[in-house]
Amino acid sequence: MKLIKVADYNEMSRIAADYVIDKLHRNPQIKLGMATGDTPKGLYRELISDHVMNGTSYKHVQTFNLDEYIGLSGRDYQSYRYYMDTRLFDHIDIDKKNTHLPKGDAVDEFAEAEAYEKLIQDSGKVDLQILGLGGNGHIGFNEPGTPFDSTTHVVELTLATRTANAKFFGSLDLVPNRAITMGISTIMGSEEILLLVSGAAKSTALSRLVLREIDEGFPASILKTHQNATIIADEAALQYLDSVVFGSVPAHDAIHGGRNADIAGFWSLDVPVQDTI
Ligand SMILES: O=P(O)(O)OC[C@H]1O[C@](O)(CO)[C@@H](O)[C@@H]1O
Repeated sequence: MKLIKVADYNEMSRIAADYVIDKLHRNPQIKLGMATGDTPKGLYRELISDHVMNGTSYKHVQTFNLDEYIGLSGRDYQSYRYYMDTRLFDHIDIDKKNTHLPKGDAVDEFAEAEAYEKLIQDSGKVDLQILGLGGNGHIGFNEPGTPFDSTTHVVELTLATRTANAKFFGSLDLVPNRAITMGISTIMGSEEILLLVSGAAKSTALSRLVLREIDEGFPASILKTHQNATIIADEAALQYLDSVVFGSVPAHDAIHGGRNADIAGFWSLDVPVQDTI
């Protein structure tokens, strides 16, 4: 796993956008896994700006979002479909038919979860999965305790996650209790993973991810076993880890080492891939 340290949210968003655009130029038919929440908003702004300024095309791109709230239709402005349309898809030349999210208003949510997993598997691997990190270690809506071998499923959201997401709804009471989410095994099936982490509120979670053991009580810990996972984290998110991880390696290795030497000026560090859990 590669850990790239950047100054702040804006820099994280720019570097993440460069990363995605580079992959897209290499593979115009790329299958992107998309996340929602606050974290990727800046990334999506940067992608739109690049599309407008440089004409990067999404005509042949397919997207698969991680999750959707149960009970919300795509027209509901709190739905993740609405979020993706208004924050990205409506502003680039992507074919909406190629943008996929679970249907939150499906009559049978369990059948919908199964159908969504099949859609992902039938399309082949997601090439690059973008992730945010929940304060309790959730990825997608996979809450602590979710089996690592889970596929797309219906989940009861924890109070911690509903409380964290109340900021989007105005009140905790309005936050749905359930969602459909890609499972952990679905996420881990992606060719490559890009985890974005910003802000002091995520620093405990990020240090637990990097330093502590892999366990289902902290879903994001599984990312340490992925062969091609990168974290881009800002200084605030790295405040606990900084001294422990970056402080413990020679500056030269930390700044210019590893596979990431081409992103000059940003600290990067290879965290060994772990293969035992
Ligand atoms: O980016 P935020 O708003 O901090 O949320 C972190 C994660 O939690 C979620 O909102 C819920 O899954 C994700 O969409 C996001 O990646």
